[in-house]
Amino acid sequence: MKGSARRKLDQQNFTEQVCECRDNGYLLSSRKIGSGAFSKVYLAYTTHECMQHNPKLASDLRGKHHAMVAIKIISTAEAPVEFSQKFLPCEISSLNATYKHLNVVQLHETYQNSQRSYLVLELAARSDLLEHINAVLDHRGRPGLDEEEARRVFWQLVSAVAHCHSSGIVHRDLKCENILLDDQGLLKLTDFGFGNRSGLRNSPLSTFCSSVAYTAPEILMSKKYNGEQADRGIILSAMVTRKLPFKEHQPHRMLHLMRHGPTFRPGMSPECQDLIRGFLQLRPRACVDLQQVAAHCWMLPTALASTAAASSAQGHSGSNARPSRRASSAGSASSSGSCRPGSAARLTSA
Ligand SMILES: Nc1ncnc2c1ncn2[C@@H]1O[C@H](COP(=O)(O)OP(=O)(O)OP(=O)(O)O)[C@@H](O)[C@H]1O
Repeated sequence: MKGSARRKLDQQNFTEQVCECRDNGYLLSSRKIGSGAFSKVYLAYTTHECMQHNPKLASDLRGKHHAMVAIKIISTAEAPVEFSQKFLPCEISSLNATYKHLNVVQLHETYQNSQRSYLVLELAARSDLLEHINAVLDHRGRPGLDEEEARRVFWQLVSAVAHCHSSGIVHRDLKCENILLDDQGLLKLTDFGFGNRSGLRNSPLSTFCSSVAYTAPEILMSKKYNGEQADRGIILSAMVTRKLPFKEHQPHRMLHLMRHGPTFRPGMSPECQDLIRGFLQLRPRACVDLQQVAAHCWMLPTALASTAAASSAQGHSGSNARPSRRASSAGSASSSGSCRPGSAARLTSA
């Protein structure tokens, strides 16, 4: 199709979408905030009437001090049947199952016709995590977030993934592009197209999801895998270094690199290195699980860590349920043995 004909068709489609959104109580703006393989995401506004007739939406937006939402429009008429009949329903059911957590993007409502499906989503207006990491390089000239900020963001990710798992959902496509930040800097996990309900402990999965560079080794080895264990990602490494630890497109070369283990930039704390190593174990059972991540010494904020270290030095057991000891910054966290039992330190030194 010629450029001018394409533009005319796009304009006609957009006009139809504006009307369909208006019929459902939303004012679609022309500001496109993202796009996927078969979708476009626009900024939109909820109307007063829509809020009045939709108590769930009104409750979701309460406290946000704005009426903005993100509307993801999927052209089901153009998308492959597998996408419309498998991945889209998975995405919707995963979002419904994980409603409602501060760090998981909220699905307010859906509507559809024979041409399109509309997902009305909580707006995460700032950027995705990849853009944020790249912006840090541009503004501060440093590759990666500082560890304090990385810890704050990573806590939210751990909390979001733990919530998904406890709701019976595995994400299976954890990567920086699927982690959004809202205007308050809150993390919002999104894109549940590979979300799966049956991926819990007793029913191994076999579908290859995600991108090679983010993929768990057991999936690269084409083995059946446990969806919860595979949801570990290597996002922490990307956050603090602005690089993926192993950048390869070929699964067998990725495995080769993984066997040799990651190298770290100078200046990264040993605790952080230890936690990253804990994620990058070849055997899934040797990898840190979410509870171990939450209890890892690196996850403890610096201020709390020094208090805990002081009270530990004085022989107090400490009342906080969080980790009570922290590795000294001098040695390796693993070799110092100063992480809690069961933390990555124990696993990696095993
Ligand atoms: N709730 C939201 N708030 C703000 N921006 C969003 C939101 N949801 C999606 N986006 C933007 O739209 C882009 C595409 O969305 P999403 O990843 O959900 O679509 P997709 O069709 O599943 O994409 P892909 O084909 O890459 O898997 C995102 O990368 C993001 O930039």
